[in-house]
Amino acid sequence: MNSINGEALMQAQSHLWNHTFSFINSMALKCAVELAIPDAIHNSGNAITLSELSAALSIPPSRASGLRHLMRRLVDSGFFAARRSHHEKPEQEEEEDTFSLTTLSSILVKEKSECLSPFLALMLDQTLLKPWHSLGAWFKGDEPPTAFEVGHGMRIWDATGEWSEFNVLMNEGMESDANFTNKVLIEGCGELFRGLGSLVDVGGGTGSMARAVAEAFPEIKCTVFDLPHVVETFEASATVEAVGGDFFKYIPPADATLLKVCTEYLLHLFVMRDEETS
Ligand SMILES: C[S@@+](CC[C@H](N)C(=O)[O-])C[C@H]1O[C@@H](n2cnc3c(N)ncnc32)[C@H](O)[C@@H]1O
Repeated sequence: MNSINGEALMQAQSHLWNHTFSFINSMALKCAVELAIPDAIHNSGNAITLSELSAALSIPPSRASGLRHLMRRLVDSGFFAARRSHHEKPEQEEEEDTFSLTTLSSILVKEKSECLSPFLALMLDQTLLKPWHSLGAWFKGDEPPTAFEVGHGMRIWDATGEWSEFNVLMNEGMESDANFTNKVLIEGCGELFRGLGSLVDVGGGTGSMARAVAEAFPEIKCTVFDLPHVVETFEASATVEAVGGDFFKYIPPADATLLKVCTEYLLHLFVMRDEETS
């Protein structure tokens, strides 16, 4: 023990603390989205003081200092910008921080088409965090095949079928992610779609990607293929139709197949059964 350098030990502890408490960054961001702080700043004309923000969010005075800490943390991590401003009203402190959006928080404003708040809300929801707490247990046994099942006792896509709130959270989260990447895919890789007569988006969720492809390339007949409980609320149009089913059993034929997934799902939590992937 004596041979261990004290400074190295302190650095090791600080590194450990950084990793131990890094969840606070995620949770602070989740809280900001839950409270709709990006929207409040946006609605203020992109400049809001702490007291104005407290009022806009109906935060009780007893929690005002908590809001200040939250905002400071989110300023430190680049989600908001802050500048000191003077107050003219005599009853208020002379100086107060005025907060504005940065590029990072501008993609969390709900009225914007490229808003990623629903994706963040999904990924940091307790239902998807619980499997991470089950990862150790998952490594210890051969069954069940995914950490989601260890945590919840059922498979993720059965859970979306059983739990309607989780289904909505999942569909809205994935749709916001798809809306965000649609533009890049179609504008940046448009040549992939040229010449196609038909396309099937496998596991296409609520059809955001298929609708964007059909809009950009009206000559392509697009099909969204997903589980029946996902497509049952789907609004079909002249160029996009929805088919419900299980992609392990059948995929509707088309000139091209699109499969967009979140790879982290597959790697860490929702590893498919060997017999399903073979
Ligand atoms: C990670 S989400 C991706 C959604 C969409 N492609 C996107 O990127 O926004 C995976 C989708 O696959 C669907 N899915 C999962 N298992 C399926 C199966 N066996 N057959 C058909 N669809 C399935 C889910 O309902 C979900 O909509």
